[in-house]
Amino acid sequence: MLDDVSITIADSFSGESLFTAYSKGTIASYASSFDEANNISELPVPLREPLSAKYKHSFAYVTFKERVPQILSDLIDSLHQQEDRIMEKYGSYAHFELRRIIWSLDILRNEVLENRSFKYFYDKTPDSLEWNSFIKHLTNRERNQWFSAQWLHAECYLYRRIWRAFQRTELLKDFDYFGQRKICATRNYVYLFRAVLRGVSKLKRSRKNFVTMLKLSLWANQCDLSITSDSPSDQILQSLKLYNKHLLVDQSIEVFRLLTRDLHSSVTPAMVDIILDNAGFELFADLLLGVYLIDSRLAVKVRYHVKAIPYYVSDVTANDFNWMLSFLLNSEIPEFAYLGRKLRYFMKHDIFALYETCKFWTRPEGFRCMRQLAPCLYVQLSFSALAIFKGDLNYRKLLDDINWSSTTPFPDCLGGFLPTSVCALRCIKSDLYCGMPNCLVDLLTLENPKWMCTGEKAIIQLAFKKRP
Ligand SMILES: O=P(O)(O)OC[C@H]1O[C@](O)(CO)[C@@H](O)[C@@H]1O
Repeated sequence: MLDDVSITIADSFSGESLFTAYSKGTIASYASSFDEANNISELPVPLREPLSAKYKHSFAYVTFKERVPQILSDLIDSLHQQEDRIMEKYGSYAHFELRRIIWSLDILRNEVLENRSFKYFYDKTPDSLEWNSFIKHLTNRERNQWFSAQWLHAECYLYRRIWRAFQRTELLKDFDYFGQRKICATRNYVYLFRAVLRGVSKLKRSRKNFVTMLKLSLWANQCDLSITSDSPSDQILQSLKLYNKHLLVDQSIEVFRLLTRDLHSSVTPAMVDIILDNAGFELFADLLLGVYLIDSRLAVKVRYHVKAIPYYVSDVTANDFNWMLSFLLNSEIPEFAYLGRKLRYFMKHDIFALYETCKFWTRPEGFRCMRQLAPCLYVQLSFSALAIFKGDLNYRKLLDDINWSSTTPFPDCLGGFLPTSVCALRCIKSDLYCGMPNCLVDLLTLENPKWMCTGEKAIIQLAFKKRP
């Protein structure tokens, strides 16, 4: 402490007030004592080790040190702002339930900042037992704290804890606490939806147009509310060529070949599964991709997969999916209403399907555990010609959140998860990647050491599965 004060005084001659310099010194000393007390490592994440906040220079550390406390503070603020509307809808007793929820979220926020151990779930929800046996497994391996657990496990546990705070109430069990932000993420982008819809309507079947629709769905992934909130420009279609320089791996042509070859093979007509990520513009782009696949006869059916609970701030739930359909159908904008009628027709005739909500998508494990934990889902995906996984969180689950060598081929990182051919459309928002030359990673890191956490770069990767 004394050393910090002496540094502080020395710094103070650099124009900072003594108090500011002192408080910086105090913060620095607090941070270092936190790191020491919690065995935070200064080393880089070892290769083939899971990402974790126990590594100071990882995005996981920043996530629990800064991002998650902010996400929880923003959620508490949002609940305060919505209180009148919530009481109007659910009754005045909701006031007391909101108090209790906010108190729980505040406790959760402190648990993260103080690196407390994960708590068990004592609610009556169906997956509590599964979660508790998972937490017990982590406890046995001393990986049951925010800054010792695998990043993926801790972050998924966070959103299950938030959901539990609402499940303990009587009135607000079904309240989507991220819902307002997801609705705004649609209503604020109408100009963008309109520009894109004009640009893609009546696209004929061609390799070029397929690639355009796939890349539109990819770049729409930049719009999520837990890390980036800026929307792409309404010139996104025209600028796809400019975005190409940020596309680090592009297997879009192989994806097109897979679908066209599949249509000529003996297997049943092609069905495509899209495992969704964010509501708002990304969901809109994913619906347009599905429409293009059907209209161009690249698929005869598209199934969409959503989250069972409000997740990672902007992930799509069944309510969000249905809200988007009715938003378009009831719009006064003619082209939106036309698209809405088309989507209603597709849903009615099982050309589009909203896959039954499955808890597996909000479990903490990576996708290599699907065969064991959700065998029916694995079998269902195997009936498809292609499963498209959107976004960074799904990518982390495909790779089991392991720090692979950047040159390891994408198929080799899936741990045997290959129910059908798997395509990842991901804007890179976390420090894990694969299937890239070392020199590319070195160059990007030289340009911006944090390049992998901005969502500015992206990949389109494919793991091909030969169908019977
Ligand atoms: O919506 P996406 O693409 O899954 O990305 C959002 C997520 O990316 C991360 O920053 C890293 O996975 C998460 O912490 C964040 O919530």
